[in-house]
Amino acid sequence: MSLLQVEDLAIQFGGVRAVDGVSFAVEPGEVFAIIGPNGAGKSTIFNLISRIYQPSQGRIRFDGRDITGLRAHEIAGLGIARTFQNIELFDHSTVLDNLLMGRHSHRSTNFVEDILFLPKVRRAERAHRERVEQVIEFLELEAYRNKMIAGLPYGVRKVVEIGRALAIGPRLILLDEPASGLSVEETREVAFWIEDMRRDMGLTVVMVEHDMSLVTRVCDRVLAVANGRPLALGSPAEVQANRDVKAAYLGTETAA
Ligand SMILES: Nc1ncnc2c1ncn2[C@@H]1O[C@H](COP(=O)(O)OP(=O)(O)OP(=O)(O)O)[C@@H](O)[C@H]1O
Repeated sequence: MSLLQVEDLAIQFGGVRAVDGVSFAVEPGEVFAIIGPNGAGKSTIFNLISRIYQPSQGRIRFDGRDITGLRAHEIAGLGIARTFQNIELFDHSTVLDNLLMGRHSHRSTNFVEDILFLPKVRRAERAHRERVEQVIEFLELEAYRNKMIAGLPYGVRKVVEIGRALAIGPRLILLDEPASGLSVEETREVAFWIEDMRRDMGLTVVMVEHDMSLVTRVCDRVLAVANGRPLALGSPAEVQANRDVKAAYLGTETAA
């Protein structure tokens, strides 16, 4: 069974059909990319899956369960995490605290239990810290653990943003332009993290990305969209060779 199923999704803003009849399915352990020119509807598809927007039409299923009616905070608990193109970290907190805050959705204790610091609370706290330490080790962030986000280079902040998503222990991670603003070397590093996430953590990855070198290197399949509509679905090579995809990029940018 597919881990994520998107069926005939649509949403419009005023007169703009930002997403218009998009369907795709992502298999467990797959690395899947959504590509398309600027304004194609890629981020909107992510916002629909992560339940920030409500579709006017269509269904989203995760692990067979219809999640179309769920709220954004509920899907993290099911095992769907995401990163944001504009990095959504707390600048004046440390890397460690940002990752611990990423665990917030996993709170299994209530306010009274927290005040009394019951054994259950201590156990939950230990589990949060263990997971966060695993993520710090996995992403090689030890040197930055106690550093404020504000003082970190952009490339490191991008990695911490991935770490914040990994901290919840997801099964599916949605990466919104993980390579944007990164150097060639940093992009290569992101490719390693994505390959490791799949291999070592058994994660399924869906990313929106403009950098075709990253897409070609790590993705099994690619969905190309333009004007909110699906254009082509297949291997990176198949999609790049597709005539409609080439035409959609003409005059904007090159899918190469
Ligand atoms: N909240 C919103 N209100 C109004 N229009 C929106 C909103 N979000 C997106 N749109 C419009 O929907 C269309 C698709 O936008 P979207 O951000 O999903 O494209 P994109 O493919 O992610 O673009 P980019 O590659 O530039 O990030 C655009 O025309 C955009 O202006």
